[in-house]
Amino acid sequence: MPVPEETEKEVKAEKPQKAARPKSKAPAEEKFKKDREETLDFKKLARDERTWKIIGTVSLLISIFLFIAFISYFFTWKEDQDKVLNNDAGFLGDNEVRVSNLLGRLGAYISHFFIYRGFGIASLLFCTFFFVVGINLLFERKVFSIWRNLKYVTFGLLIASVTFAFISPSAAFPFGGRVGGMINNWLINFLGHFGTAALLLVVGASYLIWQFNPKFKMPERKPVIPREEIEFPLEEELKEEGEKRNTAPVIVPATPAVAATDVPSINDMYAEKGNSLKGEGGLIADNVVTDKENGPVFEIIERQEELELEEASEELELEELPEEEEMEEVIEEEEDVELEVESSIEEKYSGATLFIEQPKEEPVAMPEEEVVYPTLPPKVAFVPPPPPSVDLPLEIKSAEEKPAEEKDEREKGYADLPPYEPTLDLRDYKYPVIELLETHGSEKIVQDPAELEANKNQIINTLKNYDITIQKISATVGPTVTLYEIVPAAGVRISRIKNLEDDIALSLAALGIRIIAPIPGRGTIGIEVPNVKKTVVSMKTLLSSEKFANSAHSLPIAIGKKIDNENFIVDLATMPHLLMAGATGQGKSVGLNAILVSLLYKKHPSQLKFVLIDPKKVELSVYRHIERHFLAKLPGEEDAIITDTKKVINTLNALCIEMDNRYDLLKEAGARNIKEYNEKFVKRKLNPQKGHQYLPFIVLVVDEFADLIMTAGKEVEMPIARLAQLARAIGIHLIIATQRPSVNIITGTIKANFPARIAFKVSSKIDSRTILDAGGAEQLIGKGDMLISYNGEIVRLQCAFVDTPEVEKIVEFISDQRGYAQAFMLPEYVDEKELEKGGDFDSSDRDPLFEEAARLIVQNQVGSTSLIQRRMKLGYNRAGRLMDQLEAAGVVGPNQGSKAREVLIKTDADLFEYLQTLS
Ligand SMILES: Nc1ncnc2c1ncn2[C@@H]1O[C@H](COP(=O)(O)OP(=O)(O)OP(=O)(O)O)[C@@H](O)[C@H]1O
Repeated sequence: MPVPEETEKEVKAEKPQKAARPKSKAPAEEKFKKDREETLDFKKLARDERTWKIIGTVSLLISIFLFIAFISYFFTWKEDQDKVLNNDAGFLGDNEVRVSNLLGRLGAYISHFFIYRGFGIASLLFCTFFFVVGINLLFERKVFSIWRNLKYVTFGLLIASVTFAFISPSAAFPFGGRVGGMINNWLINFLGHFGTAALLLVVGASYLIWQFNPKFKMPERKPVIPREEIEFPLEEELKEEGEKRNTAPVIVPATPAVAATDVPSINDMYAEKGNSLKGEGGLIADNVVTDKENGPVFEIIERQEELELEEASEELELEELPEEEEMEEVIEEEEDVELEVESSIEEKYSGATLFIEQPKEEPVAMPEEEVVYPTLPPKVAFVPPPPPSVDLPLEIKSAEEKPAEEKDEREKGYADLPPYEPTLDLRDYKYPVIELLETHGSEKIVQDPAELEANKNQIINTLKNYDITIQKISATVGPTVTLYEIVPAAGVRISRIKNLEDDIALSLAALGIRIIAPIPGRGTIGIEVPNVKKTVVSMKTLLSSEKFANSAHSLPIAIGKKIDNENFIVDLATMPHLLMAGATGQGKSVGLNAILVSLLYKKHPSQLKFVLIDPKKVELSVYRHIERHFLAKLPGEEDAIITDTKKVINTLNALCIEMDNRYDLLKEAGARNIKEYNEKFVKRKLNPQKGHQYLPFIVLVVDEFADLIMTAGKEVEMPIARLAQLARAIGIHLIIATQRPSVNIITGTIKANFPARIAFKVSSKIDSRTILDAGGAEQLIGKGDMLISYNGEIVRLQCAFVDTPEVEKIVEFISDQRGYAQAFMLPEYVDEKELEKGGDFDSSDRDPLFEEAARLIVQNQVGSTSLIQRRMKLGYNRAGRLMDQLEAAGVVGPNQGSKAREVLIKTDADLFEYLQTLS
């Protein structure tokens, strides 16, 4: 039988090995020995995560075992107690003994030991301890604080056992256990019954106060304190407790440059600082270590969140001023572009009747009510609807003259009404509650001293390789990355480090290293190194922070946490638009949700509307349920979330019309921005009968901008650019996200109008430059790690995480409440190009308002569809049709894109003549 080829080869291959065996005896033994050593390496075993997982599992099981045994003891102690007491230690080994405890003899013995001989009912606390240890080890992170739990358990065991023993002195069941009983007896002997009760009460109350810090207030009216003032006690408290840890860097005596090897080890530093690095409750000391032997100083900084308040108010002050200046500019620009049309004439004549009289040679004396243009036959006269009287000549009222008008209104009693309250439309509306959000993992920043030490050494050694010596190194541990700040030794040029950026990153050999040389305003060089254990920043933490709760921003958005763990909460209204880019799967959608959710938590449906554009169709669809509360859409559209490109173009143009209309309203009201306008409206200074209304903010969100540009190009870019340039003052803000941050998508026009930009991880440095005008976004590590360019500086943030089920819960919470009858309606828009396709019009087809529209256009000498729409209070469709007919009739010239059409007839008289010929 032939041997199969493979078997043959194996046989051949084995032979030389066998032959060589005696020769290689020694090495084989060595190898064997080494293997054995490895198996006995306890250190390695202790470092192996599997070991800890096993210990975690055992600990969890112990906790469950104890719990069942204890609970069972409560019911079976009577039967089992004698058996345990009689046999004591031998009880466990005595197989004859039958017990009732669910966990058998062991259960009975252990629960007897803990409850009877130990701490009574309080022994249940032991279960929590093992549970906490087990969970932490199993999940490999600090889900619960073991140290804090240990404190609770110790304190609880003592207090609870004594209290139970005190209140049940003669009970047969050992409520307080033997330990509780002993302490209780001693206390009663020492303090008497009353003293013991008082002591227990004081201890219990102190614990509650310490834990929950309840506010005891006299029922008096609290004076209104400005926010800044509220902040002081916080800082004061911090000072008092000596816990103010995040302020100015510690001044280190000038030290000569030292070799990197002289740098003291981080462990030495712990020793010096009495192990203060292992702080509990999130307060980890900033371990400033003075230079023992003139060595560089390593400092670990974790900043307090509470101090955000102070910065928030500074932020406010800084932001408000530029905003107003910008607003002025915008209004001026808009006034240049916009029609310089009087505001009052048209209103007076809306509804006027057109009379055409026979020609007369001489100018005639006019009756008071009539305005007559007598120059040429025939005359065109407008008779205003009664009762208002019209003075000749007609005057254009400016915004300054408004008070007189307002006074009239006041006389009519309108202004005497109480201030308008926009939220009354939906007075029962409840803002989403914080419980709808979840905490994702432990919010505690995990600091691994060994990791810090290793990174520090690696940085120092790497720099040393390039002959760069340093004076001081400090670390700030953030949720995703740790920032190592380096002060180079005197004489080291920063440009040198900057040039070595890539080499240093390579030498540190970790993904996501970013070098900031120098950190603006700090005079240090920053190296951001990703943490091994990253912390998820939950949206819940941000939204429940005081900074967010007290924020006075118009549109507060909580984006994430900075490296120093400060919550990054900004005002979208001052941004005023936001561009987001990042490769797929890096956290854009989560980021968009975080922004939308922040706004939903802070705004009433009457104050805010979203226009949601989602070409991907699935990302924003969850919000469709809040259509009647928070969404805006085009009239006649079924779906409020826009997915179709054609509809996107119409919506964007409708927003442009809304913008124009709003500017008109602002102009008439003499307000410079939406805030001023709404304030006036609320104070009843603007009459709704004249078209005034409370203006909600509109936030336009585009989830995949690249897709739109690819399919519609300029048609999308133009309205977006126009909105971005002009819409900030009238409360329309844009958030645009894109996966492909290339220059043909994020064009110069777009970029120029989006000063605030967010970059999630991108695939190349070029993309990063396209978004931020700087590199760095390609070095990010994904999962919400982001850079935001805001107010001229680039900040690294960990984006807040909000999961889709959380968003669904919030949306459901809102949609379950009473909403408006329909979504907020945007003005109607019809593509003028499509109307043009209509061609000539038959005179019989002419719109009944054709002549009125012609007169309006000729009087104003502006060929604009939106003018017809506004003045004649028509929908955009009809206004567009009218404009088309006017063009066909030769009253106006062809469409000139964003510019108004040329008006071919210059005077009313010419128009009249012309109309005569037409008919
Ligand atoms: N801030 C965050 N914190 C933690 N994990 C995050 C965060 N943001 C995103 N992730 C993780 O990254 C995944 C992808 O995020 P997301 O869906 O937002 O990406 P994307 O950029 O919108 O992708 P695409 O462009 O393909 O829609 C999420 O499912 C989540 O697991």
